[in-house]
Amino acid sequence: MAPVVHVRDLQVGYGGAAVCAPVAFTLDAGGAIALVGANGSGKSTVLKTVLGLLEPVGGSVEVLGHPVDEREARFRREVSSVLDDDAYFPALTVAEHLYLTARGHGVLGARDEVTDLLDEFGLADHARATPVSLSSGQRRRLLLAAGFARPRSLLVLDEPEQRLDQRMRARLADRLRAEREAGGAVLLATHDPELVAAVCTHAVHVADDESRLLPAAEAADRIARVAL
Ligand SMILES: Nc1ncnc2c1ncn2[C@@H]1O[C@H](COP(=O)(O)OP(=O)(O)OP(=O)(O)O)[C@@H](O)[C@H]1O
Repeated sequence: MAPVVHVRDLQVGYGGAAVCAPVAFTLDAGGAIALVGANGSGKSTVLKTVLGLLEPVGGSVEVLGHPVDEREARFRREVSSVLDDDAYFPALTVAEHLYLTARGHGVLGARDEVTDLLDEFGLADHARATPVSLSSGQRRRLLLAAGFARPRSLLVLDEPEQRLDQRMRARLADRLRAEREAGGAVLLATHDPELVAAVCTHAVHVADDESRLLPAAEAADRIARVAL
């Protein structure tokens, strides 16, 4: 079976200029890889390239055995992503957002799924609120919940810990472990050593000079010691 993500000598950047050293990794079903590194090192740029939002400057990315094309229905069916942006519909309530996402991806029993996600992400009391009336952390919970509201083989998250309180971070880690146990694959960029240690098998240290694959425990330890 093809890996979920196979990245070979991938150079990422803008206008043909690479922002970091080439990265290489293989992510299999049931696995989780963290991209770690300093601010501005290129983690989000790698994620956007894996998602087909940016062309590689060099090297290659395959998702589920195919070159990435985010316009293809097959790709969009398999890949759920939550990037670091406030992408929501201002006129829809929290529950409507989740319902629309689930139904749009053909989830049967979408209402029950939405009820579960509202509970899990601590949004039940805000189900009828529109995003503008939420706190920034609650909006982040909504976007994360939407990432889980649809079927997927690959979940891509950019700094999912941002603006979450400690309890929600722990819940997110549990959710991501469950994702792996159910055979899903997770690729995330993060600065949170606890998330790396709790969820990931490996980490890719994204950097200017050399991007390296590390065991997750070592990466978490080095982030905690501010050595990455
Ligand atoms: N749209 C863009 N056009 C040109 N350069 C960009 C663009 N977006 C980001 N960059 C640059 O690319 C480099 C990598 O940015 P990126 O957002 O990938 O870093 P990051 O590792 O995700 O950082 P952080 O930890 O701060 O989120 C930075 O130098 C940034 O200034």
